[in-house]
Amino acid sequence: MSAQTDGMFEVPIVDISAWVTGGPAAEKARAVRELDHACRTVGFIQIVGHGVPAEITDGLAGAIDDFFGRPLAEKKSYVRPPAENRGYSPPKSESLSYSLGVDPVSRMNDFFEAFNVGPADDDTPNTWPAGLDSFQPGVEAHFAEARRVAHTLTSIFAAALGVDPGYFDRITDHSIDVLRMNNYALPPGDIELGADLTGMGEHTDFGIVTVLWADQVDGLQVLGTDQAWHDVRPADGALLVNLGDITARLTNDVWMSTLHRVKPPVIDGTIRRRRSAAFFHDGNADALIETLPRFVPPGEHPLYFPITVKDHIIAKLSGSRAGRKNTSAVREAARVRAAQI
Ligand SMILES: O=C(O)CCC(=O)C(=O)O
Ligand SMILES: [Fe+2]
Repeated sequence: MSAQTDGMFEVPIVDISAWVTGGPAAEKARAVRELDHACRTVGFIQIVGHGVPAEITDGLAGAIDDFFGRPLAEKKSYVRPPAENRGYSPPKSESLSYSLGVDPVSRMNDFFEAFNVGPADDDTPNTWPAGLDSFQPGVEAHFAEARRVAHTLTSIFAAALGVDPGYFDRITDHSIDVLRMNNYALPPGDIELGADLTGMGEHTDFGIVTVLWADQVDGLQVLGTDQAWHDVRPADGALLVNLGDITARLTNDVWMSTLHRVKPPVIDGTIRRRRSAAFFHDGNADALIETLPRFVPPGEHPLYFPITVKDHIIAKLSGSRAGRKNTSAVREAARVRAAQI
């Protein structure tokens, strides 16, 4: 199937409809092969045939517009303590490159604003903005669909990785799942994008898999194996999917937790507004993540020590939010330094 190209860089398109609708075995096997190849070579995939109805995507986009269109002072009333990972994050409150232990030029330089939502039945309750009647239903409907897609993807992962079909069910039956809606916008005239001001700093995602809805506007950049950054825009109706660090750990880096960042285009001194919604499927907090033996070459040690999902995420988040470097993310940091600007 065709795919978006930027030079030689491609984010493959994989049709998972056979897995969504219970289609023929041969079609399922084709999806497994294509996904496996994309995970080994790019770490980003465009998923079609996911079955998310267009009305639900429209509802999500409308909810994002409604909330982020409110005045900053009002939005700030929905800020929650960072450890809860819920509610509003104002611009420049996070610096994701710190989660990798890389010094950004200024300490807090990511201008994205975000709103985080978790599962309805979670111990940490959600915050819902007052007076926006369609916000909660619109966001919850997309949350449920993104979770369904993530679950379908882990079924395909199990087939591709040669683990038993229940493997991911066991490490995700009370998974930490968060939907982060991102808005990239700055008032006109305020803008000089550079090393010290960026949409979202370079990072890898923390968990098993991320299901990303994004506007068809440039800005998301993915680091290729050529060590160059490539713009990625989703094809019509496609969801972007990328692997997180937990999956890299499971596969001894055979499947890639790929570095990415957001640098929205500046046109005539104005940021082209861009929206996205990342559904992070991180796994059970208490799941012990150990590299699958079949990915460790004979006579070698795994690249990663076993770690629980919780300890792994704490290490990454304490770097991102507190303005402190995370020295345990040595391998990812080396990849950032090796990359061309
Ligand atoms: O805005 C995007 O497209 C990417 C967002 C992202 O990488 C994230 O929220 O982790
Ligand atoms: Fe990300």
